[in-house]
Amino acid sequence: MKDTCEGRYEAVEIRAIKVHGSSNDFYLIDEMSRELAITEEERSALSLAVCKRTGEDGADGILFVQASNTADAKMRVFNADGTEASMCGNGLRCVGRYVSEKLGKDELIIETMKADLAVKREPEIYQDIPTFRVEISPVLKSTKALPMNTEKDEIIQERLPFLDDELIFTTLSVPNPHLVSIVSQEVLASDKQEKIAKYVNGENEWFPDGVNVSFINVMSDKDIFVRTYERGVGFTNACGTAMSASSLVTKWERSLEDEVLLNVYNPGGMVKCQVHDMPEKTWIDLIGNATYEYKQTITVDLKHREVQFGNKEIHEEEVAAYHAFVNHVKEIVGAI
Ligand SMILES: N[C@@H](CCC[C@H](N)C(=O)O)C(=O)O
Repeated sequence: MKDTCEGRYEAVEIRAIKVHGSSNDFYLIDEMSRELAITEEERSALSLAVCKRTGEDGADGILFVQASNTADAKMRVFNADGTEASMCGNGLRCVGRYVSEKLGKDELIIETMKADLAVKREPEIYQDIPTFRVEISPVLKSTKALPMNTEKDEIIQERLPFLDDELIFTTLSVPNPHLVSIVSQEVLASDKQEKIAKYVNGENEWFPDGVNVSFINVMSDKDIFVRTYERGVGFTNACGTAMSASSLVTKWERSLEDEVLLNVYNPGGMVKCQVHDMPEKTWIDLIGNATYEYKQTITVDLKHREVQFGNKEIHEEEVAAYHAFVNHVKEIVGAI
């Protein structure tokens, strides 16, 4: 895919694994084993081209797995719109599994843009579901970290009349940016979230880099439902960092214990979030599936944005196990 002579590009051939965490799906590309000779701009163009949803193909993003000088491996995540994000909770579980199997280790450290994070294989969340626990950290309350253009240092459970007259919002960086609100089922069913999310992720004076927007519906002191409109993607089945931030906000709002373990339901399944809200440090452990859907070779001509998806080598048993889990989750949610 190098620009070999004026305006002529060779197509790049990528070996990818289609993975998902709570049905938030990604192409995982291993650059530790096989060099991907592309520039930074091409990484962005690659994400735009490959993630575009056409029929069964496309994804919410790309996870690049690279060698690291400080950890077992490094994860870089690109959104479907070609922007790079600092973190991805659902993606980190999948990268964790991949590196764990590659190195034969059940406990790992994975380098991400802003922190080296702990990853650990966990007992299965449901029958035959490979399950991983990942550290979501650092947690930053400062609006500067987001960034958000406001004179306030923090927005914790506050009204933001420029967004809505009634809803109460919290902003957090974990460390990618999140705007969350606890809402009723009625508000969840309305178009408020989409309107707010589109506003803060378009040209606007408040959030210059955009922000992930989540609505939380609290079902009990142990169970919450979270739906997220992701920056750089749109509504996704789930967002791991958003579910982590939402768990912390729920803990504050309901005055739950400092290390509360919550079941977090989402449109693509369910995870568990263990909050650690200690005087010296706050972080969240995100625990959930790391599922391989299929392996595939993808050929991309970046200049013309032409993509050819090869045959899928499907991980039938894993896909079936995840479907069974989702059916089980639906039954629980109906019963709560
Ligand atoms: N889906 C991810 C978050 C991906 C990045 C996000 N869209 C951003 O731009 O911050 C997750 O599981 O955390």
